[in-house]
Amino acid sequence: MPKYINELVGKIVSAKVTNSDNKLVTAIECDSRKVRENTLFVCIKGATVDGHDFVAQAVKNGAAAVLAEKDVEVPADVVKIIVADVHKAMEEIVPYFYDYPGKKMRMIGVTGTNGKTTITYILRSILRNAGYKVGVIGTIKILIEDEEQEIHNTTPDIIDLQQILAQMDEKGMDYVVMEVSSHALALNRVAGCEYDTAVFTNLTQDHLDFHKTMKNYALAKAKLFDSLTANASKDNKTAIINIDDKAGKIMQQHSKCEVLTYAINNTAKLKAADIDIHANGAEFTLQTDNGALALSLNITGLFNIYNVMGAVGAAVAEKIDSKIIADTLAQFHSVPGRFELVRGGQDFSVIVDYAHTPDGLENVLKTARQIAKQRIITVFGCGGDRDRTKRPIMGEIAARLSDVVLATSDNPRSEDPEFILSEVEAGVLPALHGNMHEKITDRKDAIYRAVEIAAKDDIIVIAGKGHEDYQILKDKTIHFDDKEVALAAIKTKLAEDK
Ligand SMILES: CC(=O)N[C@H]1[C@@H](OP(=O)(O)OP(=O)(O)OC[C@H]2O[C@@H](n3ccc(=O)[nH]c3=O)[C@H](O)[C@@H]2O)O[C@H](CO)[C@@H](O)[C@@H]1O[C@H](C)C(=O)N[C@@H](C)C(=O)N[C@H](CCC(=O)O)C(=O)O
Ligand SMILES: Nc1ncnc2c1ncn2[C@@H]1O[C@H](COP(=O)(O)OP(=O)(O)OP(=O)(O)O)[C@@H](O)[C@H]1O
Ligand SMILES: N[C@H](CCC[C@H](N)C(=O)O)C(=O)O
Ligand SMILES: [Mg+2]
Repeated sequence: MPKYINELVGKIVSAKVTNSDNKLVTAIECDSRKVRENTLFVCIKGATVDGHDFVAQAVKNGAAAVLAEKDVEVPADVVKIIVADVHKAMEEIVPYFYDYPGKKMRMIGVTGTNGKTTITYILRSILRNAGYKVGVIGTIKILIEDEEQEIHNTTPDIIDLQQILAQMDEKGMDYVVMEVSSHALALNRVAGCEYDTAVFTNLTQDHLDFHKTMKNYALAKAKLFDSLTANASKDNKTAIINIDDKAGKIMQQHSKCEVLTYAINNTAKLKAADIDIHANGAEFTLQTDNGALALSLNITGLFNIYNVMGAVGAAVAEKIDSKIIADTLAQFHSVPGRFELVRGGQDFSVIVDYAHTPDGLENVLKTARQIAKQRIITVFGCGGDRDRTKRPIMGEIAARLSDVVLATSDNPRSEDPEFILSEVEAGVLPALHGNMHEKITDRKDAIYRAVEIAAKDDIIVIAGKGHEDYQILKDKTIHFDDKEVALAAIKTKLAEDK
């Protein structure tokens, strides 16, 4: 993996080099805090700070060379490489530096607003049961077989991603199953990866703070499907597309390869029929060109039928035996923080879920309604420094589909939690139909309140944070885990009831 500076510079289409010295580079970093001896430091102008301002720190930490867009001051023994566009230069050198690991393993990319994490977890189970070694990259964590590593973005930046892929290749992974976020596609964090199979789940409102319009958001997702043919060095490319979603057509138009469509309502190559959804799971028949496959699931909700079809589609494209697929699904129980039951011996249900988009919340609450015997009590909020326009929409959905709405905080980040809640309530208040609503800014208090008012057979849905074990506040990040808090609240209630 170490490369000489001249080799790296040779990969950049146009670069001006000063203090030229053909040193050996052993790492590339764009965070000055991670720079060590013999590192090439890349200066990136970010949304909050400018990496060009951290050259001195990078040099102090041992940078051998600096790649920048602006002239920066470096000592005479540090090579300076000036380019017009550092992002483009990184695309040219970073995958090369790591010897293109994203072209060596079979790569499955999953994109769409909701369902990515769920699909990657289902696929991991199927592929492992088929005897393959599998790496996973996505929202919850990085998995290299059973080894876990922390992750900071759903799809890491180009340097972290290539470094993780190199590790996966070195550790003998046959497959990498990864979530490919729209941010990653728009910012080309995935440059140098060659996907063999790509899955499109759905496109509904989110991230308009970043993409501005739904059209831009769709076109970012479509880049994954464009990439299935561009410069392909491996064959057998397949696009797995949810054709019930209207953006499915766009993804299909961008796929110049074999397309395997899936649907419940439209004609598709994989079609779900005879669907039976219940509290503990679901059953359905998957109709394919090669016959029907009866599937029994331990995960519930119509949305999970779609997720299962997306995962099965990718497994079929990868020629996995249908018995292995069906057997795996019969054993697959849950994804952390996705419609996860909290069991503390109480006589009502508590579900922790990661719904943080209008469509996610609507799907989860409709599923809860399908299995509810009594009331639905919803605890939810909306993230700070994220798409503001989804706040009233989610408020309206919560008020329409719940009996009790407890609006609370979900990672307010740099924003005022009260202001976020006022935007949420703008949707909640007009949609109340005699049902109960409270605004409880502190999430712990909101969860305790939900548990306090819950009666036998009620369902509490705690939405938005799923697997997260933190709450991001203006000045600090604190430990916060919905499941932990709910369990403690249940324990308190049971003790008081004795
Ligand atoms: C909008 C966005 O994507 N921002 C990403 C971007 O941050 P930024 O532009 O604010 O960077 P910055 O903090 O200004 O720093 C600029 C540069 O200075 C460097 N720096 C900074 C400080 C220092 O001391 N030294 C130093 O060198 C930084 O390493 C960086 O290279 O670059 C960072 C480093 O790669 C990312 O972590 C950060 O993601 C932030 C955390 C984020 O919240 N991103 C979200 C919106 C995101 O990408 N989400 C998607 C989708 C999620 C989904 O729906 O599934 C995801 O893939 O996670
Ligand atoms: N196919 C689906 N359609 C609509 N909503 C879904 C679907 N699958 C899951 N959800 C809802 O979205 C939430 C997030 O699911 P999941 O983590 O699988 O999605 P994701 O695409 O990985 O999300 P993120 O963009 O945050 O990484 C779930 O907790 C559930 O509420
Ligand atoms: N990947 C999503 C996760 C949102 C999770 C929610 N808890 C929030 O913080 O808004 C995002 O970064 O927008
Ligand atoms: Mg995810």
